[in-house]
Amino acid sequence: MIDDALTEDAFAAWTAEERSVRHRPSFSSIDPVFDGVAFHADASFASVDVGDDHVQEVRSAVRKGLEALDVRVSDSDRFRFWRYGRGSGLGWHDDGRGRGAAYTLYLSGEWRATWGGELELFDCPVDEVPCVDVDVPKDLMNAPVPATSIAPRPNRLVVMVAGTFHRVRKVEASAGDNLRRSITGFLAP
Ligand SMILES: O=C(O)CCC(=O)C(=O)O
Ligand SMILES: [Fe+2]
Repeated sequence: MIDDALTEDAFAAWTAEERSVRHRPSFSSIDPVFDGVAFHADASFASVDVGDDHVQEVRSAVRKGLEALDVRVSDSDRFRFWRYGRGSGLGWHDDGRGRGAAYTLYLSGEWRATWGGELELFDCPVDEVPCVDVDVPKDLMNAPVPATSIAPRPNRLVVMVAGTFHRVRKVEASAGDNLRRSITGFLAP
């Protein structure tokens, strides 16, 4: 996790970009009924208007996160903008094991602890969670570590090794019309 991942200028450019993008509704692939609807837009570093310097800031922050985790992945241009409103989240999943790593940069203008939307993760390799293919909701109770909770603080970057079980807690009603805004990218091994 890296806080204040971007300079103020870059963060302002990315939040402006996020607000100008046209998102479309998408049902969760994890649990389309319980998770509620989130909104996403496909993008690439080549397609955004933030300027090359600001793109490079994201890329280098992600690289820093990858170095800290000591994972080697290939570069990827593609990512998605995501918005979660009140009542929406994303159930437990591991992004698929062939994936290398994933990153999320939070782009809300403000976020409060009472608004929910935390990223929760089990900070251990998926193989250390017994029998994960049998019944995820039950088996995660046997994870050898407690879940870590990470609030979607603006300008916070989270980089995760593939095969880390994680979920997005629902955004609380108290968030009102505030959206949990982010970009998320996957990096192949
Ligand atoms: O937004 C987040 O904190 C994580 C999102 C996620 O897990 C995903 O899109 O697969
Ligand atoms: Fe994920």
